[in-house]
Amino acid sequence: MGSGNMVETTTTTTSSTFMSDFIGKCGGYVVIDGGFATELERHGADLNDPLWSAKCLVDSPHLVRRVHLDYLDAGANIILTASYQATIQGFEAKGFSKEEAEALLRKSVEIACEAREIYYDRCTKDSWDFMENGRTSRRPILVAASVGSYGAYLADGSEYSGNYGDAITLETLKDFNRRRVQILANSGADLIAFETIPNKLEAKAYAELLEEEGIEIPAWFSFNSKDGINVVSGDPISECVSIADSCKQVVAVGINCTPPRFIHGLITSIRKVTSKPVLIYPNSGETYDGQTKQWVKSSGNVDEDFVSYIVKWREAGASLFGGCCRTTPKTIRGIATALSDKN
Ligand code: MET
Ligand SMILES: [Zn+2]
Repeated sequence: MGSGNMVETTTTTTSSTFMSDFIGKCGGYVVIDGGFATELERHGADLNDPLWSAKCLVDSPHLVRRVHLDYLDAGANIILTASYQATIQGFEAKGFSKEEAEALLRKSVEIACEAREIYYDRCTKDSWDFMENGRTSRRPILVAASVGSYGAYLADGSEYSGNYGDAITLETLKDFNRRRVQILANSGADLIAFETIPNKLEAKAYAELLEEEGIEIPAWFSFNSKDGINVVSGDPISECVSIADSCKQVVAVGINCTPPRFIHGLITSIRKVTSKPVLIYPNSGETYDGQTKQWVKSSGNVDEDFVSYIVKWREAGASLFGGCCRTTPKTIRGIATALSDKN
C-alpha cells in the first residue's frame, strides 16, 4: 500500500479540506495524468474489447505500470487507475469468477501504488532532482481509483449520450456499482474518481451510494459535456454539480473527456454552484464514434493543443488540470510546465 492514504484510513469521515490541503501541498495547483487507454494503445495494447483498458489488468499489467510511470515522469500529482471499464459484471461476462473479478479491481490500485513507490525510489536515487532549499522533498502523489460510468460498462459509447433508457433507475445504478465501489474504497487508493458522468441520475446514484455504504475515502465527480452548457444527456450542469456539492465525501468536481473549447465556460458555470475545488481534464477535441469505436476529428471548430489555455482556465477558477482521451504524457508535461512558469 502506498503511504499516501495512511492518514485517511484512520479517520472515519472524509475531511472537507482533504483536497484544498492537497492543492496547497502541491503549490496551489494539481497536475492530473492524461489519457490512460490512449497511452496503453500507443504502447501496443489492443483494447478492442468490452473491458477496454481493464483488459490490460488481465493480460499486460506491466504496460499498466509503465503508463503510470510515464505520467509520473511527466509531472502528475494524481494518477488514475486502469479500472475505468473494470466492473465485476464485465469480468464475469468474460468468464472470471466473482472473486477473480474483485481481485482484478484491487490489482488496478496495487499497480498504481507500486508505480508510485518505484517513482519515489528512483527519485531518491537521483536526489539532485529532488533537492529544494538543500532539503529533499517528495512530490505529493495520490492514487485515484477510477470508476467509469454505467455507459462505459455497456461499451456502446453511451457515456457520451447519457441515454440509458427507462429501464435503468437510480436503484439499478446503485446496485450495479455497490460492490465495485466498496472494493475500490478498501483497496489502498487515496480517493475514488467517478469519471465521465453523463447524467444527473448517475450523479445521484453515486452520491447516495457513498452515503449508504459509509465510504471513508474521498471522491471526485467529473462530468462530460458536448455543448459547453449541459452534461451530455442534456441535464443542466448546475443541477449535476449541485448534487456533488451536497455530498460531503465529494472533495472536487469538474469535467473530463470534453472538448477543450467548452472548458472555460463550464468552469464558470461550475463555480457558480460550488466552492469545492474544480478539476478539468479535457480530451483532445476529437469525437468518439461508439459504432466504429474510433476517435474522429471533429468538423468545424478545431481545438488546437489546449496546453496554451491552461493558465486561463486557472484564472477562471480551476485548480486540478490533466488530460483525457487522446492526450499523452507530452500534454501533461506541457501542463506542468505552463503552470510552473506562471508561478
Ligand atoms: C472515456 S474517458 C476515459 C478515462 C480514463 N481515465 C482514461 O483515460 O482512459
Ligand atoms: Zn476520455
